Amino acid sequence: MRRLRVFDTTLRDGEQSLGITLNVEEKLEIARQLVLLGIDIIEAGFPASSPGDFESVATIARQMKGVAICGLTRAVEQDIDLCAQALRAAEHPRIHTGIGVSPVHMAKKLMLTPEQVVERTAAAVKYAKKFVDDVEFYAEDGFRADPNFLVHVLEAAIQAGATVVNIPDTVGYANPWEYGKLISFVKENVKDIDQVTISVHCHNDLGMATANSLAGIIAGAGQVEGTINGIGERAGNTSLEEVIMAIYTRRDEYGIQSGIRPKEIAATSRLVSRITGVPVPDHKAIVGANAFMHASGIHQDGVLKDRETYEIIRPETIGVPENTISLSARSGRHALQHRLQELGYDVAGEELDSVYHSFLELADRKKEVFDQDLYALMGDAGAGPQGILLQHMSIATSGVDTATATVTLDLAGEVQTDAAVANGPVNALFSAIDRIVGVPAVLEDYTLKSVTRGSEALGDATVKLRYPDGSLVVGKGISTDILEASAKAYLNALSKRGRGGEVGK
Ligand SMILES: CC(=O)SCCNC(=O)CCNC(=O)[C@H](O)C(C)(C)COP(=O)(O)OP(=O)(O)OC[C@H]1O[C@@H](n2cnc3c(N)ncnc32)[C@H](O)[C@@H]1OP(=O)(O)O
Ligand SMILES: CC(C)C(=O)C(=O)O
Repeated sequence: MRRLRVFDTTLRDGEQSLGITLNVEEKLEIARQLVLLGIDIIEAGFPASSPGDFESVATIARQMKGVAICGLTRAVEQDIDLCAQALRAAEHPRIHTGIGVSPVHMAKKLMLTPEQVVERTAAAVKYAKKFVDDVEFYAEDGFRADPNFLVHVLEAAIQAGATVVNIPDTVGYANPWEYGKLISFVKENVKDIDQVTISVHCHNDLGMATANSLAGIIAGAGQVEGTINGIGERAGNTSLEEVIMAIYTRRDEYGIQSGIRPKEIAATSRLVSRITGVPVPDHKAIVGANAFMHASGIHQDGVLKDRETYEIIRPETIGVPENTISLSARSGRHALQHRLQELGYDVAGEELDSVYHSFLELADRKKEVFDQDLYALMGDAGAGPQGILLQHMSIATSGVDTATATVTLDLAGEVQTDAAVANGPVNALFSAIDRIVGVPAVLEDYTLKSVTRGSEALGDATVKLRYPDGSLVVGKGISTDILEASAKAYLNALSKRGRGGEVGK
């Protein structure tokens, strides 16, 4: 079977999604999970873009073993210098450098002639090779390039020492049959192409990123790039979980295997969603909450008779186990720990006690605690012990458009109460918290969704705060009371930075 390398760019292209900025700790947590998932190459960031991203790449390079760590650069020496510096401690460092190759990118963005672009290609790859053996070259907007010119650029990159050549559909313009044809054309016409790996990197502007990536793989690409949950610039990237499961589910037809452990897919998806604050749509392929649910009678009847009637993937394959235990306020630590283990969480000792305490609080308000509740609970439990604690809150609404909130917070042992009036209960709540904590950030986004169904469902609130230094902090909170969930999310975001707004560890 042919081996496909899986290149994850959740921490680079995924982070280019509007509204996401990840700090070092958040990137590290995702990187650890990507290693468990079996990713071959982690693109950890763009070191030249900010000191924070430099630090993230350097930290991941230092700490992650058994996986290649990659940084992105322009075909610019200063970018490559910084990238090489950030990757210095990596076990397997890779520099990913490149330049736009389509007529519009060359003429309108770079203001370079095609020959100048070829020169910059060769120079950048040669320069990167001074620092690392493994250099990947990206031909940005390669799908919209003149194919003959693309051949010329790729030959220059290979001659200069590139080990991987990436042919992105940067703007998601390709159809699968066209993209596959382009990869075949490259394979047939680029000199020494057999000495390097061809990589595919597709965007989802027309909803075809997965199909295009698969077409490129069938045509001979040895590496696929993408992100978890398909997050990324504009309409996003190829969803790696979709490509992986397409190849896995139809492995006899594809004849391709990857080093991915499918059982880690669900946990990875949840982690990325929790940390980035980008929800996974319920109907999303593979990782959506409904992906394995059967709603209508004819389907339910079929599945009860034989799962294969309507199921092409067993949920357990991607780490969503079948549920046999019903959890309620009468359940003990063993049952909770067992279920959490089945869901991929290893909790014991004091951590189990703390989670059990939150579980009982929830179970007292709900008849049954479902898996989605537990996922939310584990996200909430991860808020960290040094957070600002909500001791008490009360809301009074007077008339249609004003509300008064009174809040009592425990700031590391210092208990303070204050109140605020605003044009709605959530605004009043956040204003009362602001009065106590002195928040230097601006509320950029607030969303509330229900975790499970029914009137007892948990409210899952996400808050995004923009700090004066431009950084964005995401906070999550859950509760059966939606106002309490909102307050918890706001406090969770605040607890990630100090009271004065300094970056927390
Ligand atoms: C398709 C992709 O996803 S590419 C990756 C996108 N990622 C990012 O942009 C990361 C975040 N970006 C940044 O932090 C900043 O844009 C930086 C640090 C990279 C550059 O910042 P600045 O130096 O202020 O330049 P700015 O972003 O305004 O403009 C980009 C410049 O790079 C040039 N450029 C763009 N791509 C490339 C490239 N691959 N190689 C060489 N030059 C390039 C542009 O032509 C422009 O040059 P000009 O200033 O001579 O007109
Ligand atoms: C930088 C490259 C790989 C990219 O993200 C794109 O072209 O979409």
